[in-house]
Amino acid sequence: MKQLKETAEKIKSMEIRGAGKIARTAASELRDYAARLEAKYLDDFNKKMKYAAELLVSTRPTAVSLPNAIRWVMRYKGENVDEAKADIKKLADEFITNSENAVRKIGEIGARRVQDGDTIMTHCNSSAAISIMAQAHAQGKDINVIATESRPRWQGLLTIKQLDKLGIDATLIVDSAVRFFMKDVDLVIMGADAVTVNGSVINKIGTSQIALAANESRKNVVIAAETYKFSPRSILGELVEIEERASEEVISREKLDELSNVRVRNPAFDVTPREYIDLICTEVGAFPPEMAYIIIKDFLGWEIEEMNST
Ligand SMILES: O=C(COP(=O)(O)O)[C@H](O)[C@H](O)COP(=O)(O)O
Repeated sequence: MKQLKETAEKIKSMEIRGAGKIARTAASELRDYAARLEAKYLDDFNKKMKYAAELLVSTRPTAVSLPNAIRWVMRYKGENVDEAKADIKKLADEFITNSENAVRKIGEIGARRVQDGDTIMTHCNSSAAISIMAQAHAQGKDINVIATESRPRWQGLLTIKQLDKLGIDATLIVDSAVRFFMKDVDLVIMGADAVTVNGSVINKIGTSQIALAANESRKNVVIAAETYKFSPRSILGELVEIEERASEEVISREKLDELSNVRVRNPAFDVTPREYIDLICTEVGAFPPEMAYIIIKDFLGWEIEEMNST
């Protein structure tokens, strides 16, 4: 229980972050939690697993990869506790391997869209987006990347560190300089926390502004997203919840307390409508956002009835 709570806290506090990593961490925590459980009867075991799943899902509301990963593992079957544990291990390992392979595959598929000499703009820190840049670079394409700081949590610093390690030239800019630099950009590549059935992309706050600036300058916007970032529940008309984080991420409590008429808003994500997205690059191919329904229907393989029952 202690480790389960620690993992949940790490996701909540963003020590573990990024939609793909959050999903893999949740799957591995469910597997390890199941292995540690000492329940004798299946009913008791199932109840405890349900509690763990709910706790992990509640950590961050926006990344659809998180409930998708948990649903994948929680479809376990078994006549007794040992069988259930074995099935959970199989499903969790399967999810983690598929997820890692997907990020690599996205790199291969997405790199075809990158030309030698391209300047790429990216936002936040997305392993799927960086996978495309890494693959293009590995193919010998001379690219350079403009990375935004991504305040208030500065994920851009992680991005430039990773790019530097890969030997890719990078320029760090403040978030408000996006439009200023857009004229130098050939291609925008960003990640996703969720993709809805109508092709909208939910990603780090500021993504929609970048897409808007790219659209104004007629630059292509590519979203790198594994299929498990697509939201099956959006077929039912459910909206993806936008996480709003603490004001202390933006301004210290003492400074805020000095001001009597000021409040801080800190949404962590925003919605980019499909009109501003040219391509969504998944592990099963690159598609225009209009094809999101096909991905959910054909590749996530979840039935409407199943979704309605949870
Ligand atoms: O918006 C973020 C991270 O937000 P946060 O830092 O708040 O988690 C990333 O672009 C997506 O999660 C995709 O990442 P990946 O491609 O690694 O899954």
